[in-house]
Amino acid sequence: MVSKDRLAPPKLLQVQDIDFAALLARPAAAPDAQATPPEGVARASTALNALRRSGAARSRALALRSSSRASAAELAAIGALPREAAPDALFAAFAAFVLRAHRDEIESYRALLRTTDLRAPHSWFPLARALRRRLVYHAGPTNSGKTHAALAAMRAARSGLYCGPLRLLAMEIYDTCNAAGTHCNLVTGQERRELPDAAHTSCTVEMADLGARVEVAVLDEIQMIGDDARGWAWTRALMGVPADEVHLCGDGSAVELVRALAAQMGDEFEVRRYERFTQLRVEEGGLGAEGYAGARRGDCIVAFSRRDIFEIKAAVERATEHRCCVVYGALPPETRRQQAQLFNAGRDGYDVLVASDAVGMGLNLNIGRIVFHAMRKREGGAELVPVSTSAVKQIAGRAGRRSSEFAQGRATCRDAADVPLLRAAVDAPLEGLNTPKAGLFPEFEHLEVFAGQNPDDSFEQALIKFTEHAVLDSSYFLCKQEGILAAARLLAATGLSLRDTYVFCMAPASATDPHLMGALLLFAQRYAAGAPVVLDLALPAELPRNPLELRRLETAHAIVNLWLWLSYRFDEEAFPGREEVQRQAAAICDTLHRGLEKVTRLTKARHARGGRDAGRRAGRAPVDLLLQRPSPEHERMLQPFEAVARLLKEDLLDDGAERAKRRPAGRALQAA
Ligand SMILES: Nc1ncnc2c1ncn2[C@@H]1O[C@H](COP(=O)(O)OP(=O)(O)OP(=O)(O)O)[C@@H](O)[C@H]1O
Repeated sequence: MVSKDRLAPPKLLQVQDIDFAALLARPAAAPDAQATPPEGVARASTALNALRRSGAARSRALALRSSSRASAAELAAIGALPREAAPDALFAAFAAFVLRAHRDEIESYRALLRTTDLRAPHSWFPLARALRRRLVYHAGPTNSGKTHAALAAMRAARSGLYCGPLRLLAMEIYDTCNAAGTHCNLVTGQERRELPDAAHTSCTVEMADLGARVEVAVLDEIQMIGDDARGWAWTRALMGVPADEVHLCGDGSAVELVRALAAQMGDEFEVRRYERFTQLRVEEGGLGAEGYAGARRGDCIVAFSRRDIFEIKAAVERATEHRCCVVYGALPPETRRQQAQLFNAGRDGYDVLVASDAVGMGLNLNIGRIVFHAMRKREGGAELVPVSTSAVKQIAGRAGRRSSEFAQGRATCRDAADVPLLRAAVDAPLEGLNTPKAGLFPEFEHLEVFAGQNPDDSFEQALIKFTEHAVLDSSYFLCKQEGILAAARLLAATGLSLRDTYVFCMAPASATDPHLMGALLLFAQRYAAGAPVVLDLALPAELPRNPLELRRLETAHAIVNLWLWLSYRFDEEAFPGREEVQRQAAAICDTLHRGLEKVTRLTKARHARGGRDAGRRAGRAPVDLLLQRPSPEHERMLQPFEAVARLLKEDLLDDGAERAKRRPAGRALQAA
């Protein structure tokens, strides 16, 4: 990014690469490094270097017109000034010199600045700017009725658009609208369901169609505009949706930010505040000595790793009569919904839920009590950090939902020692939360123009340089791009065009999953070679019996998902057979759902054989995941991607080892 550093202190200056005397005599001559300049000119030259290094010279010089001139006498006078006064006085002369000697570079730098100028993102959306829009911000805690109110406005309108943060939520709204008689389409990255007469659409926020005028749009979880990685999608939808009314739902942390953006956009702005329907009670003692043997109907136990989730599920199922449904991020949304429905119905004893923080959003659940397994989680595989106040509020707030059978919501922790942390988060006023900035990410067109000025750069280099030069207003930040850069590095040798590379890099493939990255690379290579990209997965006939087999199915689903996402962005010849792949996706979800039930049955059966001993040790009993291996049939499923995945994994491990080696030195440096 262009910095506005202060002038460097004069004592740091050492380069005198401009001979000012020669410059005055022969303006276009090359500098003579050997000449010894007179004292006044040397001072002027030093000041010039200070300007050059400060970056201020660059931007201020560019702002001056090429007609600005200084005479030799003026410059000599400037050179004689005391050191502190020289920089300001030198600008006009310096500008004249720079503009004369570096005209071409300045022109291309000007063009580059224009390309990377992201200071007025609202001007990228002329259709929305042509409307006089009204923004209504529904601000309140979880379970306060804000989404209900916004959706009522959308359904009452002749046309509408719902933009949600998850596929799961988009599907939920699609179903509710159609069930209530409002015909509604569904558009997500991986699927399109279109009804011929529908004037309403439910979509994931990245997919919002900014070219289609609607009466009312709803933008859910608006505080995610400040999300490190995805915030740009909320900014884009907020600024670009061509609707008469835009309803924003979320906690109140982004009210002031949106108010400021509304003023920039010339939109009307209104805030409606909401209170929680039912009070949330914190249970002080935690689960006590009984541990998970004390789990009860309507409990949702929240843990922050997949391993913990399966251990807790097994512990509860061994120690009690209950059966556990699970909800976590790696499960496909369809499976999460199936699990949620099973839990809500409480059928066959499935009345306890074990979930990750994915439970905080998007599901209407019949939860009486939230139990936090821990109040700290690992961020990016690193150290344990406390779960954020807003996440605790959002998760705990799921208990006692208005439409559920539990009028009073409760929250507690497994360990009593963690309860003060929970209480502090629950009691923290929402007003204390602040979303200060909105995310931005360059559109392809920005990068295309930029890359055109640097034709020898790879996509990765272009993106890095763009980021360095991007100029943003203080209300915005540039979203993280580690995943995109990792994909760009991976695909560098495929020979794809810039546009195709951009599309492949934006595809939903986690950089930390070697199978998924392997699949991305294989798809890209096949596409670049002009061969049809067919999906080659042999799904096993048998149901998964343990968490490792479930994991392989989750990975298979993520690969299918990736393929479907790409298939909507390239033509059918390149990605043939979408219907069959969609059938495979549905089959995997179904197998996962039934597999989870099978895992439960096996746990219960093993426990019945082993006797009822688990009550006392339920809180600690581990599931030995390492002893469980995937069957050969489940092993075979990912075979087409296995070799690439292994290579990538070695690469990732090497990187990890390198990072680990560097870490102590990094710490020492920080301490110093
Ligand atoms: N006026 C109402 N009449 C009937 N049910 C309502 C009403 N308002 C809200 N509800 C129900 O209460 C529950 C919570 O409402 P809603 O989802 O709108 O809350 P929210 O504040 O948006 O919470 P979250 O952010 O967790 O979704 C939902 O099941 C919703 O259907």
